[in-house]
Amino acid sequence: MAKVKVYQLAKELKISSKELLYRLEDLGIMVKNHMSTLTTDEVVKIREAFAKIPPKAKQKKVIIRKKPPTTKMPIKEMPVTLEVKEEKIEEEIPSVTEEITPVSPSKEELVEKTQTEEVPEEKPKKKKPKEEALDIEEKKRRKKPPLPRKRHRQVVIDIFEEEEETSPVIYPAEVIPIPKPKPKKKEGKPPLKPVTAPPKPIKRRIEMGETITVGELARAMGVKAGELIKKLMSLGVMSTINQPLDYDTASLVASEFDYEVKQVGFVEEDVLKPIPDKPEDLKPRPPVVTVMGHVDHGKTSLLDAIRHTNVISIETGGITQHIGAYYVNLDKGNVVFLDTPGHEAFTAMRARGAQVTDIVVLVVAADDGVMEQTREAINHAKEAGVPIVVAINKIDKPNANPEKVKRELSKLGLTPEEWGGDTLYAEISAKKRIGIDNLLELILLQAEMLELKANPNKPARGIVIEARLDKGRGPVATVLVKEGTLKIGDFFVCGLHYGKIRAMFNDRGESVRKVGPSLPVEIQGISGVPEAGDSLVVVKDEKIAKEISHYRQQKQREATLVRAGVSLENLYEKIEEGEIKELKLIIKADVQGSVEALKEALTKLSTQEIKINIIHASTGVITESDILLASASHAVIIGFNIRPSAKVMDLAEKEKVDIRYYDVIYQLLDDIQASIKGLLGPEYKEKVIGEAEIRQLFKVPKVGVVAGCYVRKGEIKRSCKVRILRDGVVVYNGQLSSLKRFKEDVKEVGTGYECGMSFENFQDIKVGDIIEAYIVEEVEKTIDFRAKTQRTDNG
Ligand SMILES: Nc1nc2c(ncn2[C@@H]2O[C@H](COP(=O)(O)OP(=O)(O)OP(=O)(O)O)[C@@H](O)[C@H]2O)c(=O)[nH]1
Repeated sequence: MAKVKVYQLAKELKISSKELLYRLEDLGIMVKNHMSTLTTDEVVKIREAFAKIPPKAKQKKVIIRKKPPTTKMPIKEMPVTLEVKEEKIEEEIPSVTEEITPVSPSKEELVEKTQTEEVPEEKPKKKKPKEEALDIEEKKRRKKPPLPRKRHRQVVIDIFEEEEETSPVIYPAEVIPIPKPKPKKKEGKPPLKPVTAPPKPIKRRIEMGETITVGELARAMGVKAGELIKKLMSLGVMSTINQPLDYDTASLVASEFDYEVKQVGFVEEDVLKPIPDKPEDLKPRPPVVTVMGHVDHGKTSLLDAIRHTNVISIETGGITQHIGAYYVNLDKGNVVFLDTPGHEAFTAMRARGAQVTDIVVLVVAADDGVMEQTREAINHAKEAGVPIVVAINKIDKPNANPEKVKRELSKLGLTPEEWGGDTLYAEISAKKRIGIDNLLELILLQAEMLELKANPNKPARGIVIEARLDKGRGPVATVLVKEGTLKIGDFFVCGLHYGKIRAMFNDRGESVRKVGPSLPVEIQGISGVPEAGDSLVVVKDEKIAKEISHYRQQKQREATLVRAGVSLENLYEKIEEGEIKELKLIIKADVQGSVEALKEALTKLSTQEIKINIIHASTGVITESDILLASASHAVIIGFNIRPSAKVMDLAEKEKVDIRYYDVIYQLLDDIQASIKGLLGPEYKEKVIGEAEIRQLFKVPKVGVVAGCYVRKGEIKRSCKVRILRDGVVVYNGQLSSLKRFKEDVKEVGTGYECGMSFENFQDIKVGDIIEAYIVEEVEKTIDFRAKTQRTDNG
């Protein structure tokens, strides 16, 4: 017997191929489609089955399987059409109905039937002969789109079949019907002419930007996220539903589901490219001021005094609220003050690449003069290239000596105008509100010289001053608009997050709809809490905002701390690459004598290729502020007989700041010289393994003083070296002479345990001292290798 294809047999049986395909499934005959060939046995089986079954039953079966996309018809109309059908069935089906229609129609199916079968001509035609009735059914079916199955897919996917006869019909996005996803039973319309070539596979494509999250990819492919995560795991990628995948990973895992991934190019810089302004578009903008100064010199008092001289806010009776910055209206212009005094916030922002401050107001108490943090503030401002206006405060005090302050500051490069310099000075009393107006005028004068301008007529860009998670409102951030105008409804990217401006409030707590350059405003509608110093950029739509945010999050993960800090080890490389021309150092030492000696000796090391620039030098422990200054300025910190606290060390690690510790000056000089020449190759490096605190002292006869300690971190080993720190200063560096627990000698003591320690040749210990245990490890001579390579290259 000649080979029979499904469609041929369907023709012979006078039913559609599709109907036959359904029947074949019931008969347990698995075929691919209407073009599939049937074996002789199968044909016989089918013919027999069809001979047994009255045609009416076949029709009913088909009707029950229909599932139109939507069900809008009310259920109560159901019986009418159903009756019609039942009539037909009774007429033509004898007794075998149950056998071949095992599933009684559900309500849903009946309603669906009602909808699909409700064609006006239907009733009059019900008495036609059965074949004709079948034909009508068939024609109707052909007119209709392929019947939808269980799932709808998202529009992002391109599904295209390359078979002529299945060219897709356009449907509204919500109701795109998908062919039944059983590969063996792919539907097709009955063929008009026999085609012999097998159908080409369906190509399914997903478009992605720089990244796509696991959840998004799963949704786009119509698979469960869990399934995708499992698959990723089998590929060695541990992921969560919100994890962004890069193109390579996404395409690899998608191919496992027979999907293709296409990357639609996107470069953050292109999308966020600043729009250059024409000179005529630039309008004057208020200056942004940060108040700095030594502890207790009156920064907070000054900010309060200014806020209260702000007549407008008092007149309007507005409630001033802390949003990180406030705005002062003056006759001659306006000034914006950043509400967080001190240089730490200032430098922290700068470390993140954001410079919002135009002018620094340096507060110096007239009775106290220049102090440690006064110098520090000057250095921070100088490094940032921000002009300083000096406010000599507390002039109301009887022992106030403004002239002395001026002299001290002149030595630091801040010479007053009256002495031939260019620094503006105001003498004030923040407490008694004396001279505040004069100070504000001087600020405006300084601003005038700076010619601060911005274009208000473009999409806004700003900097986050403060951000937090508000219990009721979600993430909120105070943003200082740098240029353009920020409006309600704007879509934006902000640091790693994105959003749409839902609401904005000014420093008086008033709701505002738009904000221009230099103005601070608290915004709502961000997807997460950004960090101070993050930029906010308004973009065209949410899609772009989201995409950039995902891209940044991915990049941040990748970057995991690979920040381009300068270290003595990479210094030579950076000089060679032309990346740096000077080595910036921050010196912290235990005594002023060392500070001076180090400054002098180090400055002399400058060569033609590289200048040694000591941007800050002082006595005292290494602070967070030092780390931030180093990070913002790409400086290396030198700790001379000084150690930072664990918190500061963590920050240094996070900010990738290189801290070098020395207790012998020539060693430091040797290292700097070697690093300049690219010859620095420390063979040994210290590794801190534990930290303990002295909580009690015991005098033990013959042994001396024993420290009762509590191990706070890591472990202390009998064999390790130890350093004793008192207020961050190294008071001892040597070896343990004993390590005991309950009078027993032990080899090591772990975190959370108490122990007794004594030190070789050292008894001058105190309660509160910190013991840092460390080992000296051999490290790979990467620098030597590089130096050798260099020499080889040269010769
Ligand atoms: N007599 C006098 N006292 C002042 C003046 N300004 C501030 N003070 C006092 O100086 C002390 C410190 O003032 P703050 O404004 O807290 O100083 P600060 O610089 O903000 O201090 P920190 O926040 O600790 O860095 C307070 O007791 C103030 O009352 C002033 O003009 N005259």
